[in-house]
Amino acid sequence: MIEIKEELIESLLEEAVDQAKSNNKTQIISMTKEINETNPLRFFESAKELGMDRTFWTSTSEQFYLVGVGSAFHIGANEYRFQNTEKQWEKLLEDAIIHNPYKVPGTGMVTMGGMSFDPSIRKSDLWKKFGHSSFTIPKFILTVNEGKYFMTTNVQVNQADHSRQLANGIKHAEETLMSYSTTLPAQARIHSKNEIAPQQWMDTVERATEKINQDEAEKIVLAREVRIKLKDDASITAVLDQFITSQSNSFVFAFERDGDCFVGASPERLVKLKNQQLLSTCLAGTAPRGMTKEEDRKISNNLLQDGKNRSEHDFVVNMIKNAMELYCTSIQIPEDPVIYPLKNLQHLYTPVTATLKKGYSIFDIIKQLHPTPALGGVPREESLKFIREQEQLDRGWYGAPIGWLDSNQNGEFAVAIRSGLIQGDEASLFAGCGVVKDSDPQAEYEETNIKFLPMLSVLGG
Ligand SMILES: C=C(O[C@@H]1C=C(C(=O)O)C=C[C@H]1O)C(=O)O
Ligand SMILES: [Mg+2]
Repeated sequence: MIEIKEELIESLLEEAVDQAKSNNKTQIISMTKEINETNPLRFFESAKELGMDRTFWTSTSEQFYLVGVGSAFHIGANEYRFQNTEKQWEKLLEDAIIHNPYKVPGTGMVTMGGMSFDPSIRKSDLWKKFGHSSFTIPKFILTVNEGKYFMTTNVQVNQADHSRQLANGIKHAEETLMSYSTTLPAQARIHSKNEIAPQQWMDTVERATEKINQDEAEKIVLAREVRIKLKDDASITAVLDQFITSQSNSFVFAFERDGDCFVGASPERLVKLKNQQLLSTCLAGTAPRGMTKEEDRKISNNLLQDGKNRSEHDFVVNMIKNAMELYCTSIQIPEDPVIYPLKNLQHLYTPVTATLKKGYSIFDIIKQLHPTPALGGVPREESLKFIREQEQLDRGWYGAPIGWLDSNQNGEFAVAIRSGLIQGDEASLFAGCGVVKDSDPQAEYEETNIKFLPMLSVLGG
């Protein structure tokens, strides 16, 4: 059941070629059709055949997937990256021919991408393939939304192109993407694990606590890195497969850039926008899961009442509340947090809902929110300065906004935690924690250890 017939595709492409000729420049065209049930992970795996970078996004609490293949158009930005990205995206939408008979979020023209945590930092070699802001409009996107399946094809058409040839090329690529095998690859196992300077990291936590006790800051989030060597090249499909089955309440994502892949399963929503309705999340304060139901409930109750964790959490709530007041009306935030249970740990969680004021976009919100005190600190500039000077690593895209947007103003961004950069048979994993006045370096170290568990376990550790 392919709803747009081949002839329609060809005539849309013909229209694009004519446009390109009359404007004397390339024309971007986006065509969405409904397709039969398609397995997102197998689609992702088949895309390897095409040798293009892939992008994956799902929310494990919903039936929603986006799988992007290749890049028909790239939006990069260094300075003023939020404004620049938004400007380029809007221009693209204005110029594009968009054929999308569906009103479903995640269909039509969609861009997927992310940013680095801190654009003022000179990129290290590790992150050289990941720009400070890098969004793609994939050549092909599979969208799964509430039991319906859609395929969008985005093409840049030149004056000299022939619609028949373009249509044949698309048909051929689609056949490859749909001709998936029934078995998914197995995961490689971990060969060795190298914690980068744990003692030095605990010393940095100590210094952050001293700074806070001298009233120079209130909260500083510090991250550390674990370097992994695998016995074989990692299978990104296997990583995603295991995340999807094991990490409920999470955003499972993968962004490939020239073979390197940033993956993770983040429980932290930054912002979701659907029909002008905003949803954001305050997530901070952490405890392990109990071995039994009873023990688990005891840990949850302690976490809810623990002053140190509550203060980590409240900094985030206050900041998000203030940020929302600038751009939103009808802001609703519960008085007290609840428990957000995950496989390996539990967090304090406060949801925020609001209505976006007319004239503002999701970019305004991201710009205002990033980094929240869940990943930066309070005050923002003081804590960022401490992180820049004292943290012994390049966070790259870890801790930064990643997500997607569609041509109907729907979109969702998560904060890229519980994540790592996979490079063939090696990987760098990242985890951090909120340091406040009564932080104990050893306890914070142990907290980061449980935050590494999701990534370690999907890498066969
Ligand atoms: C920084 C991370 O997580 C953040 C820090 C938390 C904490 O310190 O309690 C909890 C959730 C996130 O806000 C991470 O997972 O790397
Ligand atoms: Mg913490």
